[in-house]
Amino acid sequence: MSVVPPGPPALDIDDSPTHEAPPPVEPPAPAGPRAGRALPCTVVLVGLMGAGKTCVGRCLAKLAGVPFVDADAEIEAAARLSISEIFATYGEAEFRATERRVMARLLERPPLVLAAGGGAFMADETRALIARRAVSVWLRADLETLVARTAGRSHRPLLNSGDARATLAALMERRYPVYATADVTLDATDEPPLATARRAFDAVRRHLAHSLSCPSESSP
Ligand SMILES: Nc1ncnc2c1ncn2[C@@H]1O[C@H](COP(=O)(O)OP(=O)(O)O)[C@@H](O)[C@H]1O
Ligand SMILES: O=C(O)C1=C[C@@H](OP(=O)(O)O)[C@@H](O)[C@H](O)C1
Ligand SMILES: [Mg+2]
Repeated sequence: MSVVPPGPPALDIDDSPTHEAPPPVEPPAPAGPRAGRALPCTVVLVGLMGAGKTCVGRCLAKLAGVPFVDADAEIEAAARLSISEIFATYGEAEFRATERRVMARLLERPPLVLAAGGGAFMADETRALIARRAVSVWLRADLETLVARTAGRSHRPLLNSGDARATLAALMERRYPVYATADVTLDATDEPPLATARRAFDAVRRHLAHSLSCPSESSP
């Protein structure tokens, strides 16, 4: 009789939304059919580690007058563990399962700017939900930019062992064709994050103006 070795334990997360930030004070309402709504649906920033999702996302939320949520921070708050601790104790598969669950919950909330973790958009289920309920923006960065921006930081477990440059290059190969399916693609440059956020805001508004309706309005 073969004995199946026990896998890592399942991660127990607090699914209550109590750790979420309260909505900000409403900005002045714009005139027109979208009056009172600074952004009609959630914007999800996707891209590799170091692309600037968290940093640019925070600026974009201020510009758009909606809350900012970082998916990794939500996962950490729900698990009461850092991303590195989750990887070390429970393994990557359990992290990914938690990430899918947290993303689904965040995508049910009223419009916000959501900085996804770099791997979130690779899950079919999450990508399908984003397509239905949000506008996705890929912050596309070259390898040099990603290496420079992630160097010397230890909070990304995938880059903590081996050659970070080689890991990022391999991830680019695997993930860029999938990130390329996002609604909007923006190149990450050396400009200040606020300038990238302004470009993102303009591109999202253009995208919404050209699509028939906001995804969150056309599907339940
Ligand atoms: N123009 C820029 N846009 C975004 N991030 C920048 C820029 N220049 C430098 N950075 C730095 O690069 C890092 C990007 O990290 P972060 O926003 O956490 O990326 P991600 O969430 O995509 O992994 C931050 O330390 C940020 O300060
Ligand atoms: O690309 C990935 O698989 C990951 C990206 C990280 O988020 P950032 O992209 O915000 O660094 C974090 O979710 C985790 O370390 C795994
Ligand atoms: Mg981030």
